[in-house]
Amino acid sequence: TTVTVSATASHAIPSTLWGMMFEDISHSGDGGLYAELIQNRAFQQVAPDTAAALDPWVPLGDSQISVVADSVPLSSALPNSLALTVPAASATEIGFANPGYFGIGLVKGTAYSASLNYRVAAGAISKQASLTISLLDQNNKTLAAFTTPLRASGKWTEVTASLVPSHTPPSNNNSFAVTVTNARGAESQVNFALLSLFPPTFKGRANGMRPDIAETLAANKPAFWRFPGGNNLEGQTVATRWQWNNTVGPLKDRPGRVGDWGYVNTDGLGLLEYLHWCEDLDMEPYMAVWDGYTLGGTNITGAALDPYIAQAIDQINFVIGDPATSAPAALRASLGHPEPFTLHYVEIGNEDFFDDETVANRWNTIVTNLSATFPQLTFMATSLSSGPVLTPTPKVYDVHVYSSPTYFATNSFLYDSVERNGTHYFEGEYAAISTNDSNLFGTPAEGRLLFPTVASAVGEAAFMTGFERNADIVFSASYAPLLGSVNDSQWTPNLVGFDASNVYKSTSYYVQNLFANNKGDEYLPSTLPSNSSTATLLWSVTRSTANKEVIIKISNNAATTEEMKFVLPFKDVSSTGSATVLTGPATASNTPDAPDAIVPVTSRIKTGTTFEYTAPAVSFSVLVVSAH
Ligand SMILES: O=S(=O)(O)O[C@H]1C[C@H](O)[C@@H](O)[C@@H]1CO
Repeated sequence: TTVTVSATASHAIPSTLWGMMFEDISHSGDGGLYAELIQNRAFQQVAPDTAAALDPWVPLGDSQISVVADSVPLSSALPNSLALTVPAASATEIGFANPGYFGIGLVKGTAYSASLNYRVAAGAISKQASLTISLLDQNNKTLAAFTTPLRASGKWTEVTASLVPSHTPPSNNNSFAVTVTNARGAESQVNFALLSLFPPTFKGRANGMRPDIAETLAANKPAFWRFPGGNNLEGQTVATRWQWNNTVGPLKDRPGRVGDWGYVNTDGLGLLEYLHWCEDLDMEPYMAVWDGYTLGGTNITGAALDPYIAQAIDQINFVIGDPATSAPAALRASLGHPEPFTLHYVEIGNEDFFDDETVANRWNTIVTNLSATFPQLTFMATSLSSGPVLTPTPKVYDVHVYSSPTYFATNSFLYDSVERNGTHYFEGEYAAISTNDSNLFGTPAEGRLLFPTVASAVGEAAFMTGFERNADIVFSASYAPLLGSVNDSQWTPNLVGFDASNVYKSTSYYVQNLFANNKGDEYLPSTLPSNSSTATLLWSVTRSTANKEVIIKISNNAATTEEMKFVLPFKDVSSTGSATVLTGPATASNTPDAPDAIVPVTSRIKTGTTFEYTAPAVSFSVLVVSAH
C-alpha cells in the first residue's frame, strides 16, 4: 500500500480531541480513584439493625457491633452509627475492623491519615478506658497504632491520627481496626461515625485522589473530563438521581446516594473534587446536568421541570457563578475557590435516546432556560442526532457506540459522510467490548471481553484514525468505561483496572496514550484507506507544526503484515524516525497475572521523503519523523 501525504493541512486537530469519561461504576470512584480506603465509612443509605448495613465491618473476637439509627447522630446527613457494645464486666479488648475495598494497600513509612468520630453517654464507662486505631496485616499483626483516652462526655468527639506502618505487609489483606480497652461500667456502648483512612493523595489534595491511579490517567494528557455520568447521573428514581448540592461541603454533610451500579456512592468524590481534579490535570469539565429522565423510566416534562432546572442553574453557578450574586458561587468561594472554574460544555442528561416521547420537550424546556441564563455555554444533546428533532438545534451531540473489534476496524469512516452543517460531535463513549456481534453485552462465555485485547485495541485505533480525519466535526472522544476494580466490576472491559495496590494498564489504555501523546495539531490528508467492510489497514497522518514532525498512525487489523510505502511532501525529511508499536497475539490482554504482557515498544526506523514500513500483524504503530 502506497500512501501519498499532502503538504496542505485540511483542518486542525482540536486540543480537546482526546479526553476521559468518568462515572462511579465498578468502584471507579469509591474504592478506586477517590482515595478513601475504608468501605462503608459512614453507613450511608443503609437500613440500620441489618447485617448488610455493617458490610464489610467485622467484630474483633466476640465483640458485639451493629449499625444503629443514632438518637444523637453525628449530623442530619449521617443518621447511622456503628454501636460497639461494652459489656458490664468487660476489661478485655473489644473492637471491630474494616478490610477496605477488597484489601488495603499499605507501604512501610507512608503516613496514612486516620480519623473517626465517637460518642459515649456521659459517665457510662470507666475513666481508664482508651481507644486505639490501628493498621493490621493479614495475620492481625499490628503495623501501626495510635491510642488515646476514651472520654465518656456524651458529645461527639473526633479523633485523628497519622499511622505509619513499621513495615510493608506481605499482601493487601490488611485491615483498619478500632479497639476499646479497660472500658468497665454498666452495660453501655460506644457509637462511631464517619471512620476514614486516607493515603497521601495526588498533589496532596485534601479528600483527594489515589496517586497511582491519578498518575496513570494523567499520563494520557486528557483534555476533558466528562462527569458525573453516564448512567450514574440519572438515578433509578428521581430521588436517587445525582444531586450536586449533596456532594459538596464537609463530608459529614454528604448523605451519599444509592448509585446506579449496585453500590452506595459516598459522594466524597463530589463536584468540587471533580473540579479540582480538572484543574490539576489541566482538563476542562464536560459536566452533565440531570434532564428529567431516570433509568427506572420516569420522566418529568414541561413546568414540572422547573425545580430541576433551578437545581441545574445552581450546579452551573457553583462552577462559574459570581460569588457576589449567586449563593452557590458564594459557597464555592467559601470552600476556597472564589474564581470561577473553566466550563464551556454542559451535557443534558445521559443517553437520552431511551425516551423519544419526551426528550424533545425536556431538551427544549431545559436548554431554552439554561441558554438564556448562560449564553456563553454550549449544551450537548445525548439523544440520537438522527432524531427526534430537538429545538433549539443542538450544536453538539454526544454519540456512544459499543461493539466488536471488527466493527471498529471497519467503521472508521462513520463521520466522513456526515453533513457539515455546523453540528459538532463528541464521541463520548466507545469501546470494543465483545467478539460476538450478535450479543455484545453478554457474558465472557458469549464473547464479552474481560480485559481489552490486542485486537480490540487495534480496532479502536482504526476507529480513532477516523476521528482525526474528521476532527473538523469530531472535537472530542473518550473510551468508556475508564476505570474498573478487578475485584468487583459491573462492566468489562475497562480502560484501566486496579486493585488495592496495583493499577493495570490495558492494551486500549496504551492506544489512548499513544494517540494523546502524539496528537499533532493539524491533519494532513493522504491516500484514503479502503472504506470497505472488509478493510483491515487504516491510517491517519497529522503534523506537529511546533516540532516540525509528521506523525503517522497505522492500525493493521489483519493477521498478516502489511508492507507500506509513504511519500511525504517535504524536501527535508530525517533519514531516521521513531516507530512505537503495540502488537501481540490478537486475543492477548494485560491482566493482573500478566500486567505487562503487551506494552508499546519504540525503535528507530529508516525514513526519508519516501520510505517503507512493515506494519506487523494485528498492530498499532505510531511513526514520528522530522520533516519540513
Ligand atoms: O447499560 S448501558 O446503557 O450500556 O451503560 C453504558 C452506557 C452508559 O452511558 C454508561 O453509564 C454505561 C457504560 O459505560
